[in-house]
Amino acid sequence: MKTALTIAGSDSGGGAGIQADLKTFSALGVFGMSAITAITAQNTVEVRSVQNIDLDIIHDQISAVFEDIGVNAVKIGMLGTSGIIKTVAKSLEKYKPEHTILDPVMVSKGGHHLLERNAVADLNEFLLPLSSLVTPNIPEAEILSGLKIHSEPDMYLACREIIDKGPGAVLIKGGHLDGDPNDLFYDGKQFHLIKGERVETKNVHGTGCTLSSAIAANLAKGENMLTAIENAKDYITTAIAESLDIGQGHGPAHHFHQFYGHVH
Ligand SMILES: Nc1ncnc2c1ncn2[C@@H]1O[C@H](COP(=O)(O)OP(=O)(O)OP(=O)(O)O)[C@@H](O)[C@H]1O
Ligand SMILES: Cc1ncc(COP(=O)(O)O)c(N)n1
Repeated sequence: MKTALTIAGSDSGGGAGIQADLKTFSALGVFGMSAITAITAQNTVEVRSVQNIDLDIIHDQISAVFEDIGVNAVKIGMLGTSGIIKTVAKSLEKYKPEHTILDPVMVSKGGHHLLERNAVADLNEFLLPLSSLVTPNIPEAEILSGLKIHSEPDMYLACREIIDKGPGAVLIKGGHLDGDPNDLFYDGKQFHLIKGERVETKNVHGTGCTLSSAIAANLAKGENMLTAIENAKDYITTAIAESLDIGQGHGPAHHFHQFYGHVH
């Protein structure tokens, strides 16, 4: 069976972070593993508190998994501090996973800063060059590119800026712009607009986590990058269309098991 590792924060509410990632891996038929970088006390409304995990424990979670089980693809989510970013980067340099998908999580839906503001420079310097794909939403793409993004044409310019920081490819998610949520892929050579249809719902907690995990799962199974992204986009669109109206705030995406039977 193929394996995927998420290096991310825990969301006690189960909608984002590690919990969304493992549900996605499972639904797509890959064996999910985790290295937890932070514990957040969170629900559909707010992040109440955050405890970052000690660097040596983060390091050991990653090495334990690589040195015994093996990892076909890595997904990276919330990394709260500069120290955590550097610890994760060192591990990636050592184990050199074939696929690394970086979701540069910065601020939660409710406005809570999940990444220290002054750590963005380290994300750029240490992690972007090690990523096969980086998947910013619009505000994150603005920070990574240094450009304002008001419309789809601006996404093309931001992709060009971000690719210069060294990732294998960029996928800017259009969910935060008005109109249909089209995402823009750029690998330094070609652009592909991955078209979406907007679902009218407030239940979009963890959609970015889910999309990046679905891409990692699909790459782990051997799909090429563009196919992995297109299939992940179908997965997140269904997960949003069928999202759960639980809690008082932004409810979570719904993970459907797409695979039944034996995998070898
Ligand atoms: N209302 C919606 N209907 C359909 N697709 C959507 C909707 N909102 C977002 N998407 C899609 O969901 C995926 C995640 O995009 P989004 O821009 O919400 O990421 P995000 O802000 O990083 O998510 P989060 O921070 O909640 O994890 C993208 O493919 C985006 O186009
Ligand atoms: C642990 C963790 N990781 C990621 C997110 C981002 O998700 P969202 O933007 O939907 O709040 C989150 N809220 N919590």
